[in-house]
Amino acid sequence: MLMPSIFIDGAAGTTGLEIRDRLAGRTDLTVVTLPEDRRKDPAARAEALNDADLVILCLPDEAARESLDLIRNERTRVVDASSAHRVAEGWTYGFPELEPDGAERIAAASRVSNPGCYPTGFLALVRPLVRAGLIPADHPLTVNAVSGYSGGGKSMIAEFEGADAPAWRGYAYSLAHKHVPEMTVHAGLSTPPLFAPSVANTYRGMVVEVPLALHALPLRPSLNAVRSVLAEAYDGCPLVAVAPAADLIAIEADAGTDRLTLRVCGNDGTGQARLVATLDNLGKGAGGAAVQNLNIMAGLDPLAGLIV
Ligand SMILES: NC(=O)C1=CN([C@@H]2O[C@H](COP(=O)(O)OP(=O)(O)OC[C@H]3O[C@@H](n4cnc5c(N)ncnc54)[C@H](OP(=O)(O)O)[C@@H]3O)[C@@H](O)[C@H]2O)C=CC1
Ligand SMILES: CC(=O)N[C@@H](CCC(=O)OP(=O)(O)O)C(=O)O
Repeated sequence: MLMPSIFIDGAAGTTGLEIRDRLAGRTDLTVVTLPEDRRKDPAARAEALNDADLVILCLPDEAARESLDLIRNERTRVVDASSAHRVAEGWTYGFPELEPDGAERIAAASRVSNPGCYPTGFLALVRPLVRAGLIPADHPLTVNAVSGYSGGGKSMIAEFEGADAPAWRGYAYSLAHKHVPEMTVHAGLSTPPLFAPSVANTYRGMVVEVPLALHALPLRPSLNAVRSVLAEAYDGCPLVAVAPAADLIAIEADAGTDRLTLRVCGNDGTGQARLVATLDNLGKGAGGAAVQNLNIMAGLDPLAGLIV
C-alpha cells in the first residue's frame, strides 16, 4: 500500500483523539477526519469509509457495526477499537505479540479487532502460561484490575471531572462484564476468569493483576519458571517488557506510553504469585494498539507514531 489514506471514524472521541495525536505529522500516510457538523452524518461517513484504504473505528459498538454496513467495497480494511468483534468470526484479533504468528496474521487481514484494555493486560500475563501448560485450561483464575477513568470514554470523564466523583469505585459485581468472553477465548481457557474491575480517580493508566496459587497448579512452577515463560514469549517485542518483581506498583507506571509491562511477583516459600500488568488504557489498551495494527497492516514501520 503506497501512502495509505486512513479515515478515523469517531475522531472526536477519547480514543479517536489519542489516535489523531499519534498520527499527527506522519509522512508515510494521510489522515482523513470529518468536520464537526458532518461527523455523525451517515452519508459523509459512507463516503469517507469507502474512499479510505484503511479505517479505524473509535465508536460505541452499535455505531461501529453501522460503519461496517456502510462499507460497500472489498478494498477498505478495518481496525475496530470497539468491543463489537473481538470474538467474531472472520475477524483477526489485533494483539500482535500474543501468538508467535500474530503480526503475520494481522498483516494479511482485512478486518482486525483491537483488544480491550483489560484483556490486553490479562492475556499478556496468562496466554503464554496456558500455552506452556503451566495453567490448565479449566483453572479458575481471578483478575483484579484498576483503570483510569478515561477508560469509560467521554461520559465517564465528565462524571469523574464533575462534583462528588469517587476516589475509587468497583463495578461489574454481577460478574458479567463484556470483556470476559474475550479473555476466555484468547487465553485458550475453558473456564471464564472471575473479573473484578474498578476505576480510580486518575485520568489514564491501568493495573491488571492475576493472583495465582502456584502450589495448586499441577506442575507447581517456581516464580522464576513463570517469569522465564513470559520473558521467552515476549523476547524481541519492543512494546512488551518483563520487568523485575516490585513491592510497589503504581497505576501511572506506563501511563502516557504505549508500553505494556509484566511483572511476576510473589513468594516461592508460600508458592503464591501475583502476576501484574501495567499499561495505559488509552495506549496499548486502545489508541497505541490501533496505530500498531494499522502500521502492521499497511506494511509501515511497526513502531511509527508509538510512544515506547
Ligand atoms: N476509552 C478507553 O480506554 C477505551 C475505549 N475503547 C473502545 O473505543 C471505542 C470508543 O471509546 P471512547 O473513545 O472511550 O468513547 P467516547 O465516548 O469518548 O467517544 C466515542 C465517539 O464516538 C462518537 N459517536 C457516537 N456515535 C456515533 C455515530 N453514530 N457516528 C459517528 N460518531 C459517533 C461520539 O460522539 P460524541 O462526541 O458526540 O459523543 C464520540 O465522539 C468504544 O467502543 C470503546 O469501548 C477500547 C479500549 C479502551
Ligand atoms: C473504566 C471502564 O469503564 N472501562 C470500560 C472498558 C474500556 C475498554 O476497554 O473499552 P472496551 O470495552 O472497548 O474494551 C468498561 O469496563 O466497560
